[in-house]
Amino acid sequence: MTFVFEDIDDVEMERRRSVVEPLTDAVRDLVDAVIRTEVAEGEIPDVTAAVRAVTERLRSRQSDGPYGVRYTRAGTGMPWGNPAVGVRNAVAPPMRVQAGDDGLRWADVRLGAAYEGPPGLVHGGICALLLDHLLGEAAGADGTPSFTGTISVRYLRETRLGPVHLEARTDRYDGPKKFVTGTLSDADGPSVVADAVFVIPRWARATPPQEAPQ
Ligand SMILES: CCCCCCCC(=O)SCCNC(=O)CCNC(=O)[C@H](O)C(C)(C)COP(=O)(O)OP(=O)(O)OC[C@H]1O[C@@H](n2cnc3c(N)ncnc32)[C@H](O)[C@@H]1OP(=O)(O)O
Repeated sequence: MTFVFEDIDDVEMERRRSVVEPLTDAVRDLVDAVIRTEVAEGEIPDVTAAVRAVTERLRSRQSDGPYGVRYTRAGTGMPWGNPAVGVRNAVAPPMRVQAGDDGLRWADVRLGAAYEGPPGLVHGGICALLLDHLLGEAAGADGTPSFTGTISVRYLRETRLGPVHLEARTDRYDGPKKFVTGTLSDADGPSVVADAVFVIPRWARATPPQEAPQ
């Protein structure tokens, strides 16, 4: 597992983000358009060729493997390939994680056609993905890295496509284990709840925190 440090400051990171984000948004829009298009079937081969040409152009220079989790000199993370929050990943809704008081992490996300499971409803795996990620962010609010050890997701009822709100926080610690809970709500209130044990890996376990994050 490699965490890459890039020799850039946060101003340069923001500049790079502002260049790539419109591309990702355009691809996200393309995904939605492919799902919902009703153009004549005869047009599809031409469109397919155009998309392939764009892909070839991007592939003319690319890295060997995944993007990784990169950091600026100041330690700001750039998980830009991440499927929940990655600013280079059109698969990500994307979720923009916000910090509240006492280690609270929250996000407002709009889930459209690309995230449908049952008709008009959010796919359960997408709810689990977003909750796993947000609970991970809440677990990381104390500054120590940790991985999802076990997560339990309870679907209280269906979640409607459209705007959803997520919240998570760490409730307690037990040695290297962080017990984290969270909710996902649609316009009608909470629809999914999750609780998880995040575990600080051995290599980061010198002084595990014993108090709730501030
Ligand atoms: C900011 C970014 C947010 C990102 C959010 C996304 C989160 C993710 O997707 S993380 C990726 C998915 N998760 C993984 O890949 C984790 C894979 N598993 C591992 O790496 C390891 O098994 C790991 C780190 C969880 C635990 O391994 P290890 O450090 O050897 O555990 P170990 O020392 O044996 O156990 C420590 C304690 O944790 C407990 N524990 C170990 N594994 C688990 C588990 N899977 N679930 C619950 N508890 C566990 C043990 O029982 C033990 O408890 P106690 O101290 O009471 O005896």
